[in-house]
Amino acid sequence: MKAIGVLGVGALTEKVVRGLRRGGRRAPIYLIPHNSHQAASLARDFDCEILESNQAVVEAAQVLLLGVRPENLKSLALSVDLGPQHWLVSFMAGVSHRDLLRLFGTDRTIRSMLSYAAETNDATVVLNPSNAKVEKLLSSLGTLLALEHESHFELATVASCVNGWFYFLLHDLQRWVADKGLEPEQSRALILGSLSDCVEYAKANQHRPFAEIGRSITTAETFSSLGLEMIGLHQSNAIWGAACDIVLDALIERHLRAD
Ligand SMILES: O=C(O)[C@@H]1CCC=N1
Repeated sequence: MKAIGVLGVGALTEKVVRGLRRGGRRAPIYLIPHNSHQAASLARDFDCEILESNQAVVEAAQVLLLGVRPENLKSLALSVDLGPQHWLVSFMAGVSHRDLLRLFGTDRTIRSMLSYAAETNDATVVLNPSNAKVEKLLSSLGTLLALEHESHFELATVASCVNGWFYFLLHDLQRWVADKGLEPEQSRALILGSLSDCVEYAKANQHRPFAEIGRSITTAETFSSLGLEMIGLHQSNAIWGAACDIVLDALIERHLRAD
């Protein structure tokens, strides 16, 4: 059983640890000393151990999960010395393999991106590149998607941001329904059901393009086509594309700045 070291308990690595434990992983998990309440709660409730130094964690583990805040990356890298036995799995958005090599002196690096759903073992777990050992470790967190090109991996980071934006869309729609008089739990169930029905149906019809399913629903004179026309008039889809563009540009800019 390979011991896991968590270099920084951030929003994503915390969910990963919870998901690993929920998924049945019993190997030791070590955390770097950190004053965060997340680290304390992982130690208390998820059988993790906070060690006395960053290097102690590196020495105790073979797989290292990296998830510090960007401003703390350099100082963390300076505080540890990785060996040939380590695999460094980075959840840092926009930090390239080349950056990791420069910072940590190892090319045994895997980049991963996922969402909060890792906590409930239901995430899309994107890896770059594919790696059998790391895939085995993270497989309990959800569905694996290995991408061979790092430039493609940045699109997974954008998709992870889209995941965050969906919550605001859900919020706005739930509030609209609640304002019309439905109880909050009922409006939540209604709007969540609307989205999850769409996801489930699309998953069960892999061969059908999304737009084709949508068009088959919003045929002429339907109520759904009436609303779709309004969405089109406001160019709402173009706004989502623009949001993705700005994130991708920032990720590419981050790479260029690091050069
Ligand atoms: O927003 C962020 O920076 C991270 C990366 C992808 C999702 N969350």
